[in-house]
Amino acid sequence: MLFWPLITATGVLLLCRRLYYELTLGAERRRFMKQYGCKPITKIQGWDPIFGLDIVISVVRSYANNTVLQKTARMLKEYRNTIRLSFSGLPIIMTIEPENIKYMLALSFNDWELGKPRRERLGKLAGKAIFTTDGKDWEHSRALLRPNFIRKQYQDLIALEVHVQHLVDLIPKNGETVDLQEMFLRFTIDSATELLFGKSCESLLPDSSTPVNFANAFDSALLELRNQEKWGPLGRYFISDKPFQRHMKNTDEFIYGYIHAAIARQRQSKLFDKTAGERYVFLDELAKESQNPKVLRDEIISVLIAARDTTATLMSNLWFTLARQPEVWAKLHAEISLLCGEIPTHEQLKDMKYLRWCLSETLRLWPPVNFNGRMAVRDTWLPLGGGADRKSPIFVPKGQEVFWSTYALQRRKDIYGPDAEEFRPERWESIRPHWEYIPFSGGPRICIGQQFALTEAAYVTVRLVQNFPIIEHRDPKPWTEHITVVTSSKYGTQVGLRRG
Ligand code: HEM
Repeated sequence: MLFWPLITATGVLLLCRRLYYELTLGAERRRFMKQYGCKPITKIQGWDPIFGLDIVISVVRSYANNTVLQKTARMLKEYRNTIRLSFSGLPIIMTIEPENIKYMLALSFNDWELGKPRRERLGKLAGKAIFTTDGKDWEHSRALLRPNFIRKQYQDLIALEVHVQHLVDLIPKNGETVDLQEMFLRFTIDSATELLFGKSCESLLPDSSTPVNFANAFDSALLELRNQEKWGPLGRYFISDKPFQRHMKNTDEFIYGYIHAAIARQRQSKLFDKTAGERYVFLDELAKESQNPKVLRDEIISVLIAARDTTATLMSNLWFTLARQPEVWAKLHAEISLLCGEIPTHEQLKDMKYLRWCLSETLRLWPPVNFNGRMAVRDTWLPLGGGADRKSPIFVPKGQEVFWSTYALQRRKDIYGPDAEEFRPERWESIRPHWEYIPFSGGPRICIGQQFALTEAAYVTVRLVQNFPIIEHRDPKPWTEHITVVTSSKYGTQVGLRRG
């Protein structure tokens, strides 16, 4: 009996709500759109336009087939660079227009933040620190970390050389197959812990089970997070959080060991390791500002994620390619031979043009951070993507998430030419891209460790080429994506190296 009156009352309520919206916020938004010349943005219409379950299924399948990057790039090309879609009930805009990205990251920086979804997703791993905060909290984190990256010591090549020696010792000299990706991950955790804690965890040394266990726990935690993320907001309802928590506990145990030691040092006011020639210890510097173990843990783990996987991925992808492109290897080898086997200085590294091109080209084709995004904190707009020709501005309501795929952007043929998918370092002789090339992001939140990463990758490459002038690839499979917080090579970098 109550059914029809209830339905009618609900209908009237919804109508009133709509009318109220049209007369207030709706009217204001129409004025805004008119003012900025915004035109509608194309929406992907699948069989579930409301919750986007069709998209969720397609994404989960792409994860299973390791084709997320390619499929996203294809979709963005098909829809001409900017689209709207619903993913697990979440309305999303995706764009690979450099102008839009520049607008979000730099020109209208204050209209955007990382957003609650990212805070929640990444916050599980990194807590409250530079990767998960906005506004004053982020400014505080950035100010805390920044000085450590402008100090000369972080580019200490002698410190890197110690780890290079361990790496060289571990690589078979007789051409036996070795997975360089795994080695580089160990290398970067050793150099990152040295930078952060003042003492490397030395995972490249034989009998190094603790750091290797830590690294495995860290990797497993990242993987669990990825497994939840691929389902979008739905993931939290049916993917258990327990394995993630277990791996995080093991990771934290390792990190807290260093943190408590740093706090104890701070309390005893023995901040500087004078014997090491006034070398700064990142964690000790942070401990001057805060002696709250959780605060230190969050900042440290953020930098650890940022420093380890990204740089290891850059080096692995470069070596993956070097093993397959003998002509590139030959040119790089020739450039490095000019050092006559000497250890390079900073200046010499900077002058190695072909090496720099190789690194830029690797970061273009395989950017370690593939997906990134921001959320609008107020009603705003983006310059491109509206209308049939996608050349008009688009309206972005408050709370809307906008994502970009760096992989798809940096492979656009209309920007990089018909050979955009090819690894051709020489292209860097003539191109000076701006917002079309953003492996380190841009604007005020640009990667803080860019120079550290490039120096490290360049140095390790030079030293390995000097030690192993002969390389063979040992894996017929093409490069295949493996997505966690960064995107690496699923089957690693299987090569054989020889001393010649
Ligand atoms: C090839 C290596 C690297 C790549 C491709 C890379 C890429 C990026 C990207 C794309 C961002 C921006 C993330 C965003 O917009 O949300 C970022 C931020 C950041 N990176 Fe890197 N990164 C690399 C190496 C490093 C290293 C070695 C460190 C530290 C030692 C580092 C520390 C950071 C930090 C702290 C941030 C946060 C900056 C902020 O939000 O203010 N990165 N990185």
